[in-house]
Amino acid sequence: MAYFPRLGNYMLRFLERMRPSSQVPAVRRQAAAVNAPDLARDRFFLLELPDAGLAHFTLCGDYGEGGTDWSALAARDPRLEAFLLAPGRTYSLCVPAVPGSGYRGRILAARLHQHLLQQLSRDPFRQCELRRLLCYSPDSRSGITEKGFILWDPHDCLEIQRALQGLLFACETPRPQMGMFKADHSGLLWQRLWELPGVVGDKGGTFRVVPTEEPPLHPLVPELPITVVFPNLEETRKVFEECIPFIPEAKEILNLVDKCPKNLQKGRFPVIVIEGLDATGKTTVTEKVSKALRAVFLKSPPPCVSQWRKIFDDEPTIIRRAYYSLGNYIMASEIAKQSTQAPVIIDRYWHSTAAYAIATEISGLPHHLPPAHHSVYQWPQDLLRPDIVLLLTVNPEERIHRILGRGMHKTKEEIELENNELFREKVEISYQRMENPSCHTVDANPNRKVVIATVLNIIRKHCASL
Ligand SMILES: Nc1ncnc2c1ncn2[C@@H]1O[C@H](COP(=O)(O)OP(=O)(O)O)[C@@H](O)[C@H]1O
Ligand SMILES: Nc1ccn([C@@H]2O[C@H](COP(=O)(O)OP(=O)(O)O)[C@@H](O)[C@H]2O)c(=O)n1
Repeated sequence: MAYFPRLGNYMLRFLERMRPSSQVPAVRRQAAAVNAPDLARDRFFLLELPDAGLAHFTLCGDYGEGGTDWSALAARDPRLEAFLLAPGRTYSLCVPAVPGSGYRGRILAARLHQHLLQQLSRDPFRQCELRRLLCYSPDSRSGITEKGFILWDPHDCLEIQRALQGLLFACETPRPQMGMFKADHSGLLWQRLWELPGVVGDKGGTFRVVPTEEPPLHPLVPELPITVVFPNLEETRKVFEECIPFIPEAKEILNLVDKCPKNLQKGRFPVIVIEGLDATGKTTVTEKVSKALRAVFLKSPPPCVSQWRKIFDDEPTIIRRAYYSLGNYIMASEIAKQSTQAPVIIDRYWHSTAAYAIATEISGLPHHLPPAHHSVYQWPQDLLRPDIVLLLTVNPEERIHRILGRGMHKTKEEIELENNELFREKVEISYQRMENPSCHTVDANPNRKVVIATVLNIIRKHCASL
């Protein structure tokens, strides 16, 4: 996610010149081969570059410490150097995870991360460039990742340093960890951790920045089921329970969930879901098709929870996703009831919740998404299944044309979609990887009449009773 595209042309041109072909540069391969890092802590980092590429590095040994064969580690990743040593000053900030603190710890860390993002988007930081940083363990099974930022101040202002110090002082412990990057006389890259004056237990230290190989799986993939694509109602519930102390509306939603009957069964009429990116024509199709089939039309999130949508849209992803997941479970009881009387057509359901969550969380290029058949693409065992899901697709130009024609309020994600074709691609790939049920893709570029006829045709073929 490009928070601020202002680093812009200078950096992109520089990276373009420096970037090797798609192969891993020889120096990086060498680094990985010799890389048995004498790490103070076993921490690796992932930095999102301006071109959506991902650079990985680790921190190695104390500056001046004897015994390390630096020549063996004299590897360079020009992309990292270009970014971390751009003229001015570059800082890193990381929100620490509290191991063993479960959803509560994750939610508190996510809220602190969001708070920092909001602060760093204001004055005096507006003149800086902000990018996402992820700290992870090379043993991806450990599942403890920490989120943070790289902040580039092109003017190296004292005001920025002071403001950062103030920001850290104002945080409760465990405080975000902060570092500054610099090059030594031979051009090697170092990170110095900040010690806050007068703060007991704050450890400083200087570490060599060593590029590492990209791991086979994006480090956030293993923890998707506990951060954004919750596998069942029980897990989603746990997230929401932790929110009650600071979002009272979470309790109201849980009360609605508790009122829903358990072990829901679908009625004898078919249940049809229409999915797709914003402005692909879902509303147009669902309205017309429900008339043609005399079906009941439902939209998720359901009206009984949509009054609180804005509150949860403004929360960090873990909370926002739990909200949409619970919305699906609440809607399932309405689907069960209505499908005893008539066919049911639904504008968005589980596939939207999962596909948007995956695409938002997984940074980088589409090949960083979880591989096909991953558990995050499976329908939750305890959520009422539809008979058929249709995925409307339109080409990017036509979609933008339709969005502009509509000119309505857009969610943050929708604005992101307009700005970021890459994100759009990742949502669509995630939709297409969904399983049990998978999506029937419909080309929704033609005019309304043609699209509606195609959709009706597919539904009638699939649902014999219609
Ligand atoms: N097949 C189509 N051809 C041209 N315009 C369309 C078509 N389907 C929908 N539209 C228009 O595109 C805009 C977005 O459609 P809408 O049904 O609201 O999409 P969604 O519900 O997926 O966001 C609306 O202005 C709608 O009238
Ligand atoms: N079942 C659902 C429905 C919506 N959503 C979220 O809601 C957003 C779009 O909802 P919307 O009602 O504005 O959709 P459109 O009618 O604009 O296509 C997406 O960004 C999804 O993240 C979800 O996650 N799960």
